Amino acid sequence: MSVHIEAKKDQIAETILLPGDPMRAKWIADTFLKDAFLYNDVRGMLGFTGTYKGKRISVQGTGMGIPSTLIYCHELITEYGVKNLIRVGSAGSYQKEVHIRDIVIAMAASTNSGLNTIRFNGADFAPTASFELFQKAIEIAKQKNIPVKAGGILSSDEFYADDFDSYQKWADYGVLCVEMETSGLYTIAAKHQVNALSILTISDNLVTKERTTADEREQTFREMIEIALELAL
Ligand SMILES: O=P(O)(O)O[C@H]1O[C@H](CO)[C@@H](O)[C@H]1O
Ligand SMILES: O=c1cc[nH]c(=O)[nH]1
Repeated sequence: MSVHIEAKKDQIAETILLPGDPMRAKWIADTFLKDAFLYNDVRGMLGFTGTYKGKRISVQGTGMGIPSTLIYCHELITEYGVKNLIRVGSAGSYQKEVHIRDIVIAMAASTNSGLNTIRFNGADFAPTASFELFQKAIEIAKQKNIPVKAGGILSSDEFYADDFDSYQKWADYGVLCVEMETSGLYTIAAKHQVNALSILTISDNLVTKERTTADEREQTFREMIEIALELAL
């Protein structure tokens, strides 16, 4: 048992899927995992372990934003020995050609969070995906005939920016989309020399103002989860 996770030491698998939304964790466990059991409901941040195609795998909600996500990732890595952390999240597109329902695999994550300037005394650190997981995810997507886009993303500390158009600067530099966790995830994975990858589904587009419906989100989230689960095998 750690501060925020009530699982016993051996109840969490080496590979874990990390949605922000704990109810998405439940949906993943109910839909894809066999013999899944709940190992955590402290603060309602649900965590499950089960099997997928015979392989033990866990799924844990992280909450929204870098601080919440780092609490769970830190405890999962240092107290439960988790080695492969795969975020499965939603994101807002910054580019006209990155459409709703598209899947984006984050190669690197810029941020406006103070996390790394604090850690590195004012200098920047470049949080990047595990090459091994990234390469495997691209192969899996190809085999499954699921189109994906890959590139840089932004992990923002705010969902509602004061100046809506401030996203344009990131867009000009080729950043594909915005979410709120990956930069923290890639940083903590680097610190502990474990593997991390973020697979995201575009839920809305800031340029065209398109949005997915709940049904559409479920359909495309399914493809993102399938890629993530195959990564565990
Ligand atoms: O869908 P999830 O994984 O929660 O991710 C995105 O959605 C939340 C904002 O609505 C933030 O956590 C953002 O990163
Ligand atoms: O626009 C969006 C959509 C999902 N997640 C975010 O952080 N922003």
